[in-house]
Amino acid sequence: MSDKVREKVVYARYLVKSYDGFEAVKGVNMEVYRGNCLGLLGPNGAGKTSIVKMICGFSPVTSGKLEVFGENIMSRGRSIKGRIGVVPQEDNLDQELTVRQNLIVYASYFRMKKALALKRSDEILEFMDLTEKSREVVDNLSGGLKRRLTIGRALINNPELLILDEPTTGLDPYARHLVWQRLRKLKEAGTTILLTTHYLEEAEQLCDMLVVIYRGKVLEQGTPQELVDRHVGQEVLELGIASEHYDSLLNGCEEMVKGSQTLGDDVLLFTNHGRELSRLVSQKAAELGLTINYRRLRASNLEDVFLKLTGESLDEESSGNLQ
Ligand SMILES: Nc1ncnc2c1ncn2[C@@H]1O[C@H](COP(=O)(O)OP(=O)(O)OP(=O)(O)O)[C@@H](O)[C@H]1O
Repeated sequence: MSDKVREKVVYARYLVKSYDGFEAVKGVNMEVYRGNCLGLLGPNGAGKTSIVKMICGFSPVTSGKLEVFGENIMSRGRSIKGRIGVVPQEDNLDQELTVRQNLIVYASYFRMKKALALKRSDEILEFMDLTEKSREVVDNLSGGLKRRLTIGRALINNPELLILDEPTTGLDPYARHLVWQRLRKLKEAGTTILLTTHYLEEAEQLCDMLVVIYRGKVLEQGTPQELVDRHVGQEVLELGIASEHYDSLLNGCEEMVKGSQTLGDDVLLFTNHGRELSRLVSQKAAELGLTINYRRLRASNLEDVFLKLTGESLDEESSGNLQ
């Protein structure tokens, strides 16, 4: 790969963030390469926002090294800020202004000339599919439209690096897909993207690279496929069977099982040999006179990776220790 493709837009080493002695980020090493979309994946409270705020220059680094475009964010923050676009977790649009006015006012923070600000605003309105809403007051917009405007606003300075903190949290599936489409287009056009998310589908749909953050630390990093291959294999055999029978049921099949995880009354068996494992398990159950209450063979996904790594689900509703 050429040096240009591997250029590190963000480079963090032993990055720490403390709030009054509480370490929210505990020595994170990560890099974002130019043209890539990197996802910081982790549950609420993992430390994602704290990392992102340091990268944006909004929050001082407690210790460690943090470079953006090869420059120290603490000493060169001003020039770096002009090259990034930021979409915060909470929409902070001016509710009383119209959609178009929000863009124009934001352009003035970058000291953009009026004519250029108007031109950029129109381009963004079109790109984000907001032209018809340009005269609408923001307060009257749906959550999905507000989110699109917040993303559009972050594009006003044509940023090389776009940073989005949970870009689709709270959006319905339609609005979420529209945002994903636009982010894909930006990536195709060469924008480097760093986003935080706890949605696995979002991570799978958009990210070339993932950094799994858990309790302030990097648990794992790699492409979505690498993480799946490394930790869970291609398939998951879900079995509903009393936990005291696991050992006898799996006796002799150990080499086919990459790992297992209990989930409520079920056990998930991670494997690259799903059909064969399922057949052997049935055979064994019949021999031992055991009843399997539930059985499903399915493709593995990032949720399984997260579950295997932490014993917890990323899904908010079911989060908590499942062991
Ligand atoms: N300003 C602050 N002062 C004190 N503690 C904070 C502050 N900001 C964050 N924290 C704490 O740091 C930890 C990490 O929070 P952070 O917001 O970075 O996590 P997150 O992964 O982005 O989660 P979320 O998705 O909920 O924003 C949490 O325990 C949080 O309560």
